[in-house]
Amino acid sequence: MPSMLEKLEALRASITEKAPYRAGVLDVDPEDLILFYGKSREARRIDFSDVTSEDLEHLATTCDPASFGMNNEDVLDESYRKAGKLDSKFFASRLDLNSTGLLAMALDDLMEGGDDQQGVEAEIYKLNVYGEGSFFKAHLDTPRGSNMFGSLVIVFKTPHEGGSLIIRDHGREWTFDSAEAVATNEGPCVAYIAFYSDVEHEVTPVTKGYRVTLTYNLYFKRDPPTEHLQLKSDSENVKAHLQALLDDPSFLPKGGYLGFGSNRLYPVPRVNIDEDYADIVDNLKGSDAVLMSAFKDLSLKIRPRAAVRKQWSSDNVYVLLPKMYDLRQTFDDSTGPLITCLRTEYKGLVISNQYARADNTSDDSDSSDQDGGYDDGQSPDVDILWVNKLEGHTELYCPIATYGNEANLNHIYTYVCFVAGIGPYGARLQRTWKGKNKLL
Ligand SMILES: O=C(O)CCC(=O)C(=O)O
Ligand SMILES: [Fe+2]
Repeated sequence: MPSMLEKLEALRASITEKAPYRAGVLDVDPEDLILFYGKSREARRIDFSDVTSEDLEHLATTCDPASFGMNNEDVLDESYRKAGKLDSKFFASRLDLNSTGLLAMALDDLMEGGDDQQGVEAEIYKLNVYGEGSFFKAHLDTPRGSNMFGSLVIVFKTPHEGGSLIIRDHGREWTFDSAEAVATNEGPCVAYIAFYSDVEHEVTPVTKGYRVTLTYNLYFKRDPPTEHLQLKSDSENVKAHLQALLDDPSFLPKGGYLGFGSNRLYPVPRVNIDEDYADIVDNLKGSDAVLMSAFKDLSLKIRPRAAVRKQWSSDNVYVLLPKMYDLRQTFDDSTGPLITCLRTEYKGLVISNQYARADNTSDDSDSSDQDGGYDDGQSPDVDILWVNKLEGHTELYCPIATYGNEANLNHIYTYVCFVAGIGPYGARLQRTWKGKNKLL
């Protein structure tokens, strides 16, 4: 019989993210590979199924240098991004993501089972040309709305080498060599790669030829929002592990809160951040969506919350807020009794950072996490049993400074956490269980 902590560990293991991208090659008709472009009254036609180097050179010279976003500024810096771009008003592609099946292929798996592409809209964003020596260093893609979840890149079959896409997520790394993928495929084709926009990615230098891409922004378009796209099997797996814990009398015998840090970042409005998290619930990605649906299926209450801590402070005191506020004006490094203020003005609750592990009961690798530095000598208002570690979560100033593919417009990325209420043993599924803190 596994112990309670082993069951907790199993639950933790069942909600880790799979690869946060999907890539491949798809055969298409030559007609799909026709593209018109031009910045003046004269447009030109390029056929990627029969492309010459003169065609590619003309396209490359029509492009403007591509900028990128550093926080809220668009920057031209060829030591960070060297590529040519055409804005979407300067080109028209014949490639149809739906009739070719490209969108369905790209979303499969990435969307946790989303062969359901009906709820997804792909918006054409840019055409990019990477000539020899072009690259794009590590960045996230700038969110253009709270329902933007992903990015899709199409790579045409042109003679080139290099220009692989490297993806990094939670300490893991993947490389997709799109040049090789199109070169080794016989006949007309494109390479595609779709990924969550909040995942770090980079384009390695093109060493030969021209790499021509179309990029799309992917949005959830569900009105009214329906079930999250997710793999049923994943959700069943998480549910089974959760059920095993609920059935264990030693797991939160008197009821309590279970907490999870989100695996993905979510866009929140840059100004007027003090909105609630309804948008996030509608736009969950990957394992976060799986987690939420497993709890819902078991009739357990689970809500997204902000867990903030002082950015400048070495202690690890987290305060749970019902929603994300823009606290940048309110506090600075010298602000005094921050926690008191968050408690009284923002309905903040100091939370315990208890993190249980099967191997050593509670995480003591950094014991300051446990009891370090509560200012005002205040102890936690509420105990939360964190299933995964609450780290790198929302700093008080909340915006995550990023290199994006465009300046941050109206949205910034933030992590969130999910807090679930678990009823006492014997009455786990009381939907109304709130605990003494009325946290949910
Ligand atoms: O071309 C690629 O593979 C990725 C490009 C990219 O990351 C971007 O344009 O933001
Ligand atoms: Fe990007």
